[in-house]
Amino acid sequence: MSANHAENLPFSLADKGLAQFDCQIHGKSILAKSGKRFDVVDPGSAKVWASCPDGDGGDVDAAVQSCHEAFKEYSKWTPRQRAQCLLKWHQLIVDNRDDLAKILVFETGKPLAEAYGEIDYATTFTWWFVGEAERVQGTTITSATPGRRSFTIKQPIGVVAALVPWNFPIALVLRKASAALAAGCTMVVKPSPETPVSTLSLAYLAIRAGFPPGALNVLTTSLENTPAVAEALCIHPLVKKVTFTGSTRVGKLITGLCARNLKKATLELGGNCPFIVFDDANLDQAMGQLMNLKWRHAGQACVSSNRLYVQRGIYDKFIADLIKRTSLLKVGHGIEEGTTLGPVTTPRGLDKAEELVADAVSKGAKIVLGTGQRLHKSSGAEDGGTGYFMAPTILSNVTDDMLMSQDEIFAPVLGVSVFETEDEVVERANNTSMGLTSYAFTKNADRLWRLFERLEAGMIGLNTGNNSSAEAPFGGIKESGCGKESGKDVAIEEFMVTKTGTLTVEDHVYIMSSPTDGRITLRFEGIPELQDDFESPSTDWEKPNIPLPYYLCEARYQYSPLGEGSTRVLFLLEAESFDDHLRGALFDTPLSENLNHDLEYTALSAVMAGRVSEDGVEPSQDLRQYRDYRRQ
Ligand SMILES: O=CCCC(=O)O
Repeated sequence: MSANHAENLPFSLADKGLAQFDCQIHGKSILAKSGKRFDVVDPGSAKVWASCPDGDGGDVDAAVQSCHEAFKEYSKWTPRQRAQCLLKWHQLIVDNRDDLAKILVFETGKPLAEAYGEIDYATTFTWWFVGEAERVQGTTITSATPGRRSFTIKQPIGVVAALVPWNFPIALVLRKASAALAAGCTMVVKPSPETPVSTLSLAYLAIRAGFPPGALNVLTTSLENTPAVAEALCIHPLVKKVTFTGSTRVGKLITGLCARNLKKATLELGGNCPFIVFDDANLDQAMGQLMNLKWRHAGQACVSSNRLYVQRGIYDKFIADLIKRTSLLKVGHGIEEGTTLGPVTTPRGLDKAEELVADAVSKGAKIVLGTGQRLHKSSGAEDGGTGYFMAPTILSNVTDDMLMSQDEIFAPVLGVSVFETEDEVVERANNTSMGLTSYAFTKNADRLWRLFERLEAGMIGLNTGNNSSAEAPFGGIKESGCGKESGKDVAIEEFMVTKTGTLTVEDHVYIMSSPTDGRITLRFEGIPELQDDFESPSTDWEKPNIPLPYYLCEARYQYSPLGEGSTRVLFLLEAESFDDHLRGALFDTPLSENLNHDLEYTALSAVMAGRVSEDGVEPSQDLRQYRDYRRQ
């Protein structure tokens, strides 16, 4: 039975408004067209505690259209307006930290302390992208072509679809949504069926923060309808970008769907992360990091350590300590005080973990801690009696051919191998199709550098088991995905398009007259064939007996790459003696027959035009006389 009312939840909320159980579309609570709902289950008790609308492919268009409408206005907001709104959202999330943490525990199963940790991590993203919003910058480019200027601007790409997993539902929604909203995009989020309520609460807070209706929509769906909704989002013509975090298998499907319309996609996919401890490591440091990394959320993080490699010299000591410390973990419901290892989130997770352990044992691995089996035989039956628990399990003698060495475990199961040399462990660590993150512990600085360069992963933890942060790019290589989330510039650019501008610039000809000797100097800038100053012979100027003005004239030379015949000079005049700098086109003239002759001619024309008045762009009488004179 679903509670679906703040008063009937298995936990209390200080702000009852956070209890949102319907889709959030255009600032309104919306049901699925089918009227169907699906259950939200507490992994710690296997009891249903809420239900949400079971959206299907037919519900996608309304959610996207709303984002599309919102984008028309929201994309015009200044970066500062976006940043200010994002900051309000950030503050509301921080203010509601206690309530959100409880929701997380009942959705994911993670212990309360970890739920707080997730929210604190999550709000580093809102905070970071507040700053990023105003740091979006284009470029200017030095062109190889005369008279050309090139430059770029960045613009929001449009409506984004976010397909978000259940293991860090608040952190990963905020990592994606903060970047998209900072960029000026709008977003429709499809949360996992396990964790819709936390995402709905975030959307509710986004409206309270002042984001316009449709800036952040949430469409919920059951496991059964997830493929149809994901497909409809990926192929919807108004969705311009898809951001997905999940398994490599599904990532490939998403890539295929996006490829149909050449849609941009960011994919954060599975990891199979090696954790390498050398003889010369600080063992306490390595152990502390391993304990946090491996058992956090019962091993259900893409960056979790999947394979532990320990060098021969310290192997026995390290493993003994690992077993001792792991045995002290307290398995229990995430909301119970003192719990340090919660359940896995789904019964499927238990099935897979049992299969991986059975496979490893059948190939020679030895269980040195735990059983590799669910704690309650009925777990997975959703019988309302038990949660999805497995005590932490450690296996030794793990080899590369075992399934748990090749696949993401995503459960409280750890396989350990011994190694002898750096070369051997690098080869084994890289012997996987995935490349999300790798971890290495050694006090040899040369080796740290070598490992950083040789390990095949998008992120390398060197003497640390935690290399995720808002300020550094997050993302894998190989089959662990493409694109980056978080970090300076790169993350926000995932939600933008770069537009290149090309401008033809009229180059300048400066005409300088001397009040003393009557000579005129032309200075050409930016015209490759006329780099030298051109000086008119003073005798030429004397013949028509034209007095010279005492100010600068400016002429623009329109360069055309089409050839001499199409080259023209357009004069614009600027007279220092006028109160308002007068500008007027005098005339333009082809420079096809005799460049020098025409330049003399046009120079004098410009000088003459310096005497025309405010209304006049016609050549003066004197100029006409001069022109006639030159034509004789
Ligand atoms: O599980 C994937 C995300 C974990 C992280 O951001 O560190």
